[in-house]
Amino acid sequence: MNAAHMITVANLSITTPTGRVLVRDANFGLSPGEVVVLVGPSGSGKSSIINALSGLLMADDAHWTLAGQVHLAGRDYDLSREPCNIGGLVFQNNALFDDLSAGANARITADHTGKVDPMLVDLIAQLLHDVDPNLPVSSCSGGQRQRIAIARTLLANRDVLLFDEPNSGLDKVAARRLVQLIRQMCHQMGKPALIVAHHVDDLLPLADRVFYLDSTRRRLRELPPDAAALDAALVGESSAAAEDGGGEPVAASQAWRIKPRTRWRWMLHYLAEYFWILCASPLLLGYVMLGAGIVGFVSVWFGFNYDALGDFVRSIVHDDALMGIGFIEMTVVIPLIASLLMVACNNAVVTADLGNRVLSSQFRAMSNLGIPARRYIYVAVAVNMALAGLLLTVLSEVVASFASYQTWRLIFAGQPFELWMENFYREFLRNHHTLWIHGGWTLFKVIATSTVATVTALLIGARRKESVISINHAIARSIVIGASATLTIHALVAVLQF
Ligand SMILES: Nc1ncnc2c1ncn2[C@@H]1O[C@H](COP(=O)(O)OP(=O)(O)OP(=O)(O)O)[C@@H](O)[C@H]1O
Repeated sequence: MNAAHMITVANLSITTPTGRVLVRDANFGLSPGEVVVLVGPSGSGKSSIINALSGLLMADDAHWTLAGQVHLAGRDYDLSREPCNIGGLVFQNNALFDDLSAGANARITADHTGKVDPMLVDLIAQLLHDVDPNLPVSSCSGGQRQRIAIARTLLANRDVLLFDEPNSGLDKVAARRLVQLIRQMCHQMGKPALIVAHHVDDLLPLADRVFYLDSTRRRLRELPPDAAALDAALVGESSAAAEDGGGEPVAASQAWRIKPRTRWRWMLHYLAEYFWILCASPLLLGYVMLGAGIVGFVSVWFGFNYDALGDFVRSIVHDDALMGIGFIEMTVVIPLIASLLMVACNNAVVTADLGNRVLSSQFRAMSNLGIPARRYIYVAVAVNMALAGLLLTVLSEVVASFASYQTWRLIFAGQPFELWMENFYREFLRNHHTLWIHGGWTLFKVIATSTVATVTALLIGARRKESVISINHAIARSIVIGASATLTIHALVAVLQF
């Protein structure tokens, strides 16, 4: 370490949650603009070191033990006590937010960073000159996705750029072009980059220094970059690559000139996104309406046709029977069916959505970029689940009433609508007090159900996920617990209500 280092790390030790020491008393420094490659055997702890510098290890669900000090621009971090998020991390799988467009992936970071340096805006416009910002990230090529991830990390404006195996899956030329790009960015911004890599042949010629993590001794030591044999052959190709990528930006780059906007727009964005998914998706509406229609039909059809009274007595008890069917349908059966169908569908959607975000490191990326992702998504889910409970119950009552009326007309052809109306809603029409009491209970059970289902889906969905299979199990658990809670709440409230 020397005085020119802008960041110094002293006595860094990392122990995994299972008690394995990965590195002990590592000391190193990083100077402005330099590119440092970190190598070592698989599983030695390279990613853990960059996760420690980006504040992600301490935020991990599992309990890691860290020790050491980081010194940066007059500030000291004691890693055993506080997270140190000085590094912006480009994840190996890019961890792009796949529900946002390419441009929105960058904008959401810019909007959570504060003032964006105009030099950085130019740099990003060049970097993404061939990417249409309106394109979904899933439609971008692998290289474009990687550059979007880099641009997003640049916008977070951290003091050091961290890359986790950025060249994995790239061919020789693309890998060299990427390191050259990283090098150029570091020079322009005066920030160091620490790159974790397995395949270093392409990186060594452009690296300023190399750190080796010795997994036997758990020590970090500096090696001379052994680029001598590679340099001559690589310089020609990489300068060709630089020429290739350094042309005039095309028209799309104008759209990448990011103007900061208020963070509230992101809260509204997530509220609108989840409103569509949880309250207004045609599939959800169609299935809830089908359920309500069937209940409306069944209760009237079987209520009148399968009694022991016979045609004559049925017409005598008609008014009271219709009143009873209408009252139970509106206060008990329809709120239960609407809640149950809503919870089964939405708990699956929310759990799958969060599980995917956890598995693909999207939450970790957002936290590294300073985006309060959990706050946005949890609030958006909670508000829209409550709204879905209310809207779908009201919609179901309308549909069930319509189905009940049509069924009643089939049985009692020629009877006036007013007769049905007067009796079906008699309990509510004749006594406004009843309307308020039972309306209040219905509101209570719908909101209680939505709240419990939301908490269930968020807790299960946001837990650590090891694989797609664990997401599938989480979805099943979330539906079963959410539906059971719904049945229990409605049953308990029915006992209190009557
Ligand atoms: N949550 C965890 N609990 C226990 N051990 C863990 C946990 N996460 C990672 N490890 C272990 O920590 C060690 C270091 O992991 P890390 O990802 O830092 O290694 P790496 O050097 O980057 O490996 P690779 O080069 O293969 O990506 C590994 O042996 C890994 O199994």
